[in-house]
Amino acid sequence: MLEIKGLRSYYGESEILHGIDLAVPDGKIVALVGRNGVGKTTTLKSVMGLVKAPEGDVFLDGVSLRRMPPYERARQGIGYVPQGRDIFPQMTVAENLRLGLEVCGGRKQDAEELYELFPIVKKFLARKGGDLSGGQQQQLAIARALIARPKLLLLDEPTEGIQPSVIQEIGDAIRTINQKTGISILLVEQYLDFALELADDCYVMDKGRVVFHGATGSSGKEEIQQYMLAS
Ligand SMILES: Nc1ncnc2c1ncn2[C@@H]1O[C@H](COP(=O)(O)OP(=O)(O)OP(=O)(O)O)[C@@H](O)[C@H]1O
Repeated sequence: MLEIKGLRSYYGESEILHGIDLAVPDGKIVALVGRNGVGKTTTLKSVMGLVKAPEGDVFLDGVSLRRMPPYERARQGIGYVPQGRDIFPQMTVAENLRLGLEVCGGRKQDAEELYELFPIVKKFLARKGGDLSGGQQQQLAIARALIARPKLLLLDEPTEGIQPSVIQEIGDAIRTINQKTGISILLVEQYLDFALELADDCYVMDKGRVVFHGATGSSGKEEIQQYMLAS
């Protein structure tokens, strides 16, 4: 599904990613964890083509995305839910949702299926995006990415700034999306327990490099926790 090979990314002259290799197999949830500032968001932005990455490549189903601009990568089937969610506060929920169709390349998710996953989105269709709570905005942002029926979903810290009671709901929705539609997910998270509970596989980053990769089963979990403490 997704393969990142030898990726080096830059902001201006500063090299931020020093050769990342990472894979998201078909239908799997893969977590990318690590402390603040290690390069997790930069990795997702590089997959979307939003950051200069002159070396290495990203493949989606074997197709190189290297020369594609961000909108073309989205059309290939990548849904991106950025950190902070990027909901337009003055637009209604329905308008925010429709924006997701701009990149659909002809594919479209059945709206009723989306509403089933996120009833709150249906309930508040006429409300301004800015009037929703953080958790509701997160659900809208995920729904907006799903409306174009992507093959791969990139989620950047979906639990950030969200009440503990809503975090569980978001986790359930992510699991349901993965199980029902078979969509592959690359999940960036600071909240380690949340990430490990959902993911099949985990990568730990430190200072622009992958320092650990393994399955999230019980032994893997301990090892990942140790890497997080040490990094
Ligand atoms: N627009 C930018 N211009 C210059 N440097 C940047 C920019 N965005 C991020 N950086 C730097 O790149 C490095 C990696 O940042 P990145 O946001 O990818 O980390 P992260 O692991 O996602 O952390 P966080 O959890 O805080 O989002 C950091 O040192 C950060 O200061």
